[in-house]
Amino acid sequence: MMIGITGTPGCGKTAAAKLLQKLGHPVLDLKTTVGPFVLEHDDASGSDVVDVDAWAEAFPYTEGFVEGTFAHYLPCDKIVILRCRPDVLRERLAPRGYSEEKIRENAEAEALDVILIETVDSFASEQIYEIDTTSTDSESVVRSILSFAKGESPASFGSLDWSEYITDVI
Ligand SMILES: Nc1ncnc2c1ncn2[C@@H]1O[C@H](COP(=O)(O)OP(=O)(O)OP(=O)(O)O)[C@@H](O)[C@H]1O
Repeated sequence: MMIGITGTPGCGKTAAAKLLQKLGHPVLDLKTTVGPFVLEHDDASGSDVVDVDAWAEAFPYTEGFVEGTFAHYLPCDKIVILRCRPDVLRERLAPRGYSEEKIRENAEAEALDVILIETVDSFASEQIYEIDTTSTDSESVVRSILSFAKGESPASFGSLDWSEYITDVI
């Protein structure tokens, strides 16, 4: 089974992936696979612009967890979306040395449910599991991911509402 772990940068995908690996689960960091599909480097945001459609089309089905902001573009069997309240996300991103614009863009995307909306567009409800990492440590996040992966926890998403943070971050 291919299980995607997606989410806005800073929501805790890498932290969860490291723990999953420590527990012996195969995890592929999708950042390591996009190289051939980088179209350009955007100096303003400091990010690479990736041809996500071409990347997703060429991506081979992979057993185990696949982790990255683009995971929900892949035909995963199940997809986990990590979420983080936008004000806390800002605090998590600040030490990275990102520009204020890049931090604002990510916090805004999180407040607007951008990745959730994209995921709901591509997956059936029973494939989606959303986890709020705002006040949940990575160990508990990983327990929830594994429980969903094994079919012990049912699909669940759509209970978070961070619309009140939209005015804070725009
Ligand atoms: N569950 C959590 N609780 C508190 N802090 C967390 C949690 N998960 C991650 N963090 C912290 O938040 C920061 C961002 O986490 P992480 O790098 O895992 O995010 P990410 O989603 O992988 O980001 P990117 O997509 O840019 O790789 C790190 O400092 C990490 O230690």
